[in-house]
Amino acid sequence: MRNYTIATRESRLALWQAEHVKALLEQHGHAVQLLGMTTRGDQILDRSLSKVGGKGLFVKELETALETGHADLAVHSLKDVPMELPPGFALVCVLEREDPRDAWVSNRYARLADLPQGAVVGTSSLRRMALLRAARPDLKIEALRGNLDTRLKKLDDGLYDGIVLAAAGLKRLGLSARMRHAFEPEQMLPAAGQGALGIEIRSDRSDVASLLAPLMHLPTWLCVTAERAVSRVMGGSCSMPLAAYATLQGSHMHITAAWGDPTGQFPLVHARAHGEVTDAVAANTLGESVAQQLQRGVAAQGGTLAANSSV
Ligand SMILES: NCc1[nH]cc(CCC(=O)O)c1CC(=O)O
Repeated sequence: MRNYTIATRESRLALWQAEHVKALLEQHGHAVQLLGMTTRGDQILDRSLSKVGGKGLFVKELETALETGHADLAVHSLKDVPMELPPGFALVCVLEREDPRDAWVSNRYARLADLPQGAVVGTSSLRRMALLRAARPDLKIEALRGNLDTRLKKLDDGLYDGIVLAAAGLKRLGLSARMRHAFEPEQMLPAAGQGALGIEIRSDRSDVASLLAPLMHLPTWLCVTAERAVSRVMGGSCSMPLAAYATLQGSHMHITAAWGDPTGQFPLVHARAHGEVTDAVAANTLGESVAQQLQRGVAAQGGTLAANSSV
C-alpha cells in the first residue's frame, strides 16, 4: 500500500492538526506518516517576523518538502497561509471550521470590560490591536509572540492583565478552560480563515488531490474563499489590520470585514455584503465587493493602505 507523508511544523498545535488529518485519512483506509519540520518562522518566533519576510516563513520549508517529494501534503492553519501560493502549489482541501472566534484569556478579569483603565493586554496581531483599541482606547497593548503554550506562560508570568488568542487553537490543545469567554464576532471580528485547516499539495499531484477530496468541507471552503478574497484585494499579506468573517445559511452568505488604522489615527472601517453563494467564483466576487467597500471607506477617511508590520 502507498504510504503518504504529511509535512508539519513541530509546535504542539501544528502536530495536533497534522495528526487530525492523518487520522481522517486513515479512516479512509490510507497509510499516513508525519514529517516534522522546524521552519524559519519557528526559529525566529521571538522577533518581528515581518522584518524577515512575514508569516510565509511558516509555510516555505513545508513547500520545499512537497517540492522534493519528501512529503505529499502539508497541513496549515489557514489563517497563516499567504493569499497567493508560489507557482506549482495548490490549496486543495479545507476541513470543517473549528470555532472561528477570538478568546479572552486572563487570570484576573472575566471580561475585557472589567479591566481597569490603562490595563495591559498582550497581542502582536495588528487586527486584534485595532479592534481592542476601538473597544478600549485606554488599554496598553504590548507585543506577545510565540506558540500558544509560550503565550499562556507569559500571561501566567504576570506580563499582561489579559491576552487574546484564537479559540480554535485553545480548543484543539485541550486548553478551553483557559478561555474566560469567546468574543462574539461583532465584538472581535476574526481573521480571514481563522479556525480552518487548509491542506496544500504540489499542483501536479492529482493523486493526492483525489485522496483529499472526501475531506473537503464545502461550506467552510466557500466562506474562507470569500474571506481570503477580501484579504487578497487589501494587500494579500496575513499581517494586516484586517478582519474578515463569512457565514453561510444554506446558500446565503453574509460577510463582514473591518480595517483598522495601525497608527490609531482613524476609526475602524467596516464593510458587509450578502448574497447567494454556491460556488467559489461567487464567494470570490462577494469578498472582493467587501474589500472595495473597505478601500472606499479608508480613502474617505483620508487614510492609507500603506504597508504595515507585525504578525
Ligand atoms: N497566528 C498564529 C495562529 N495561527 C492559527 C492559530 C489558531 C488556530 C486557527 O486560527 O486555526 C494561531 C494562534 C492565535 O492566533 O491565537
